[in-house]
Formats: sequence, C-alpha cells, structure tokens
Amino acid sequence: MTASIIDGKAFAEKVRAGVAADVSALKAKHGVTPGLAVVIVGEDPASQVYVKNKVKQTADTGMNSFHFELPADTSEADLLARVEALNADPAVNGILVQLPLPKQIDEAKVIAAIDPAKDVDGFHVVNSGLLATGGRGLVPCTPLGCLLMLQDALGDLSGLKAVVVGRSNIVGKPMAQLLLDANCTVTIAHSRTKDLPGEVKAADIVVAAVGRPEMIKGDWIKPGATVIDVGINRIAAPEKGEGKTRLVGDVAYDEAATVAGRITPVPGGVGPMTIACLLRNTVTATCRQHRLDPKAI
Ligand SMILES: Nc1nc(=O)c2c([nH]1)NC[C@@H]1CN(c3ccc(C(=O)N[C@@H](CCC(=O)O)C(=O)O)cc3)C=[N+]21
Repeated sequence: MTASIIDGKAFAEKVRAGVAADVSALKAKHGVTPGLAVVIVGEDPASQVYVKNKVKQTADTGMNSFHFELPADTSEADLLARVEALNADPAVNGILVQLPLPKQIDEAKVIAAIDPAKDVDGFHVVNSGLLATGGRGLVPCTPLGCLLMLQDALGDLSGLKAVVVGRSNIVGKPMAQLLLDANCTVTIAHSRTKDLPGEVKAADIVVAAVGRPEMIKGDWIKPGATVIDVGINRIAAPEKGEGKTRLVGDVAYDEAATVAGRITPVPGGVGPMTIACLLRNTVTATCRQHRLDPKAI
C-alpha cells in the first residue's frame, strides 16, 4: 500500500480563507478588527521562520498584528508587565508568548498571567481545565489542527482506536482529550511505555508528538492506519552538501508511507495547520470578547 498524503498546507489555506471571510464580516458588520499580539523573548533562529509566517499570515487575513521582540535578558517582571498591558488593551484580542522562554523566566508564571479569554495558545489552566471537563475554552492550536485534518480525512472518528505518542501539556494531553471527545478509544504512550511498537500497531490513528527524529518505524504501523506526524526536527543532511540540514518528523516517513493509509508530511503537514488554528482561535476569542456568535458573524 502507498499512503495518500494529507496536505496540511492546502488544508491550512482553506482554514485561512474562512478566517479571512470572518474577519471581513467582523469589520463590515460590527466595526471590529481582530488583533493578535505575539511576544518573542530573545532570538531563537529555529523559530524565525515560524514567526515570519505567523506575522505575514495574520496580516493576510486582515487582522491587526502586534509584534514585540524583547531582548534575551528581559526580566520576568518586565515580561509580566508586558503581558498585563496586552491584557488591558482592547485592540488586542489574542496574546501569544513564544515558548521556550529564557531560563531566568518562569514559563508557568507567564502563561498564568495571560487573560484566559485572550490565551489563543490554549495553554492557561483555565483553558486546559475547560478542555478536560468538556467546556468551551480556547483549544491548543496544534492538537486542534490535527483533529481537523483527521475529521477531514476520516469523517466520524467514533469507535476508532487512537494512540497519542507523547504526553506534553501543549500537544499530547490536549490531543488525547480532543480524540476522546470525538469518541475514539485513546491510549497515551510515552518514553516509559513497555511495548511502544505494540501500542502503535493496535491503532487506527497514530499521532506522533515525541520530538525525536524518525523514531516511529514503518513496521510499527497497522496497515491502512492514519498517521499524523507532529514532529518538526531539523537534522543534518550531508547528502545535500556540507553543513546542510533538512526537516523530518517523529515518524520514519518513507517506511511508514508504504504501510499507512494516510499520512501527513513534514514539512507541509501539521505545521501550517498550527498557524491556521492560531488565526482561527484569534477570531473565536474576538467574537467572545464582543459577545458575538462565531457561527453568525
Ligand atoms: N507559545 C507558542 N505557541 C506555539 O504554537 C509555538 C511556540 N510557542 N513556540 C515554537 C513552536 C513551533 N511552532 C511551529 C508552528 C508551525 C510551524 C510550521 O508551519 N512549519 C512549516 C515549515 C517551517 C520550515 O520550513 O522551517 C511546516 O511544518 O511545513 C513550525 C513550528 C509553534 N510553536
């Protein structure tokens, strides 16, 4: 079998078109322009592409984009003050503080300081708590993007066996919650799981979010399964020339693609959907802050 490719880039374009339509309706009918603030502390070269794409796409959908680059030695107090100012600014509907933060800053404190209504990353405990208890908060962008791709590819997910490999607060745990809400039977596997290949082999849906290049092998995959690869790992690519690198996922793609029914590529899979869902969450947050029904803007 050769897996069909789930084109995250094309799907993200569709999501963004929907966001752009909502933004223009919000402007025309309600005089509201959604605003997204992105705060970056220090210069992490790996995140530069991500940031550039994010800022450009925010503007392309017609939203206001506020961009703050703070020096790497910014104090925790200064960052918290910046977050407070954004919380209080009515032109800012969504706030994203790029992670990881430099070591002098406590990430948990910063996330806790963000107004949950503006927490478009969905990382605040109020939002993770709402997700865990079936409420309507803001849902983390990467798992939301994965769910949208799965539902687009498979339709109703009820009764399917899903394995989520990885248990981070940002991807693994919220992903498992979303799949559970979609009526999957969910296993969360991790570095201490006894028989990881066996757990993966039992699953109709595999979501790989471990952050280890090509760790999940082709012969672990159940024939016909749907594979969502969250990993974005930069590895050396001497075949491209000295000092060159390339991006790979957490799944050994070439092997897995001969076994799986459907698979997301890296790049061009989950990554673009993450950004599209960030924009979608910003519209959702804007609507709620203005007491508007997102389905009837
Ligand atoms: N508060 C916070 N929220 C985040 O969502 C967050 C963060 N911090 N810190 C950094 C990570 C990383 N991340 C990416 C999203 C999209 C791509 C993406 O679109 N990647 C392209 C390729 C990019 C390339 O070519 O290098 C793709 O997969 O096709 C990458 C990385 C969000 N993050």
